[in-house]
Amino acid sequence: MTAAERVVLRIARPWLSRLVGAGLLAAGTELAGLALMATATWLLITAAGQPPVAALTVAIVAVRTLAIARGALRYTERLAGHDAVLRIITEVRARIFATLSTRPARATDRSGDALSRLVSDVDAVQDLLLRVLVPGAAAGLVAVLAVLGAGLLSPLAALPLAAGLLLAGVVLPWLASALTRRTAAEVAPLRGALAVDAVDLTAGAADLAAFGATEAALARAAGRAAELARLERRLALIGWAVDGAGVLLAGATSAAVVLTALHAGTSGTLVGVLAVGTIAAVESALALVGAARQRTQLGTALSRVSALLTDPPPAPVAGAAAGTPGLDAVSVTYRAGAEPALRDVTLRLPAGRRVAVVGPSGAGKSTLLAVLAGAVRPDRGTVVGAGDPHRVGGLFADAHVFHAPVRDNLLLARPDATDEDLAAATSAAGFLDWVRDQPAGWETEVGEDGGQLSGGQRQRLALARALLLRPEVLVLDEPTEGLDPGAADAVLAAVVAATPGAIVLVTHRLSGLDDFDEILVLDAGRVVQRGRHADLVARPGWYRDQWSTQQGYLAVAT
Ligand SMILES: Nc1ncnc2c1ncn2[C@@H]1O[C@H](COP(=O)(O)OP(=O)(O)OP(=O)(O)O)[C@@H](O)[C@H]1O
Repeated sequence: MTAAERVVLRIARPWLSRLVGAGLLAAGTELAGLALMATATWLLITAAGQPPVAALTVAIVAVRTLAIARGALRYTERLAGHDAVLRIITEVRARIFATLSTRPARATDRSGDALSRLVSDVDAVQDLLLRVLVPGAAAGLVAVLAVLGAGLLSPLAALPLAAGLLLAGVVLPWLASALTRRTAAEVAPLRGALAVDAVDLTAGAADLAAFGATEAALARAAGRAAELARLERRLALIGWAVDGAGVLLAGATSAAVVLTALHAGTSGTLVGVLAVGTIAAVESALALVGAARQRTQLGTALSRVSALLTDPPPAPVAGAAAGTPGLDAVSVTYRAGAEPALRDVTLRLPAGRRVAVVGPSGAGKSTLLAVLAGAVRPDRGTVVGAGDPHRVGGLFADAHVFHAPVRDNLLLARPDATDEDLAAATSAAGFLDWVRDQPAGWETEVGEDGGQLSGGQRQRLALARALLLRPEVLVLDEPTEGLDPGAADAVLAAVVAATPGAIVLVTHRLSGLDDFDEILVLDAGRVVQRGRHADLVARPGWYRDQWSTQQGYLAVAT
């Protein structure tokens, strides 16, 4: 058993009894099928000798009962198996989602890939349980019972049956997975890459078209799709050959059993029963070939799932639960060997404190917010308040707007918000008038990722949602991006007025910061200047230069 499979089984433990129940029902189904074949064969052969009907009654009733039992058992097995597995994968999905949403976004994580993990890799967990473990265990049990049963009819004939079952249930599955392992390992990453292509081609369609890159991107995706098809054809071919070998094996085992039984002097009727029973038993053991094939195909997806499931949760940050929120001597490095994105940053955020974080592009502003919110773990230093959206939360870069009415988008932040709460937050974000102008009001649909809104409206909606959260520390990454300068100043002033807690504002615009308690100027992850607006414009440095540049633009613009 691989490490990834152990991880899945550990998660499945609370539902193990349900899974075992499903396995026993599956074994019962197979056994009922096997017994049905054997009894029906006995019935046919015996009936040919035209005995009194009374001699056949038991067998006739048995055939009917077994036929009905097989159907009933199959149905309950499917029901029990799916019930257990759906519960397990709900848990797996929840854990993967929790891991993906809390750990630092790494440079290698592409949204399409993460999505494909959630969807297709979790299906792999389902397949492992439903198509590998449950039928595999059932087939093993049936094989043992079939050999015992055959042994009762003809002890010697049980030997070739055991050999045939061993070949069908152990050697052939091993061969099938050995032949497909390499190809199967290439398939899963290729599917992941294709999922990323699909996301790029749809979400990035407008940009690809604007740069004339649609053809090339389509060709790349088509190339990958063709490669995937080639690999899957190869897997299908191997599967076909192995299936053929299985059929031959069933026939050969049956012949060997018949010859041995005849040689041992077993009665003709029982030899017939053994012949048909052997074919049924080998066929049921051949289910292990399918299970093994599935298992190799699942390997890569399962190890990706288990990598996510065993990803250690962000280390509990010292004092995260209590104390004034803030950072103490925090440093962050995203990749080994890269320059730190934050170096030794300290920031206290008692209620009511207004802090702005400014600096050139790439200085580490968004990283500072991400550390505060607990989305990125610092290498050094302590963070207080991280990881609890009600302590530190707000508007982050690229906030997602959901394909839902305005009201649902807002209630995400505060499910019990009243209409007055909604109105207050949207009003501060400068979005209330727009909502009131819509015929559907709060029920107005905003389209996929807010596609039916203008950039500014989308931003105001995301901002209103952040305000509704009312965390201890409201973080705002470029809240007025996309608004014209006049509107930006008005919205910022309204937001500050409407927020009783602390505010950490990341912004490129330096206007409207006069009343802020502290402004941090970051450069290459370091705090190079800090103070109030009036102090900073009086001192030479990035802030004063930037301030005069922006004032100059304003002078030209007005
Ligand atoms: N997920 C990430 N993985 C690796 N490096 C990252 C990641 N996010 C940011 N960085 C790097 O960290 C540094 C700081 O980035 P950050 O986004 O915090 O800057 P910023 O000041 O917010 O920039 P901007 O004003 O352009 O938004 C940059 O050099 C950036 O390349």
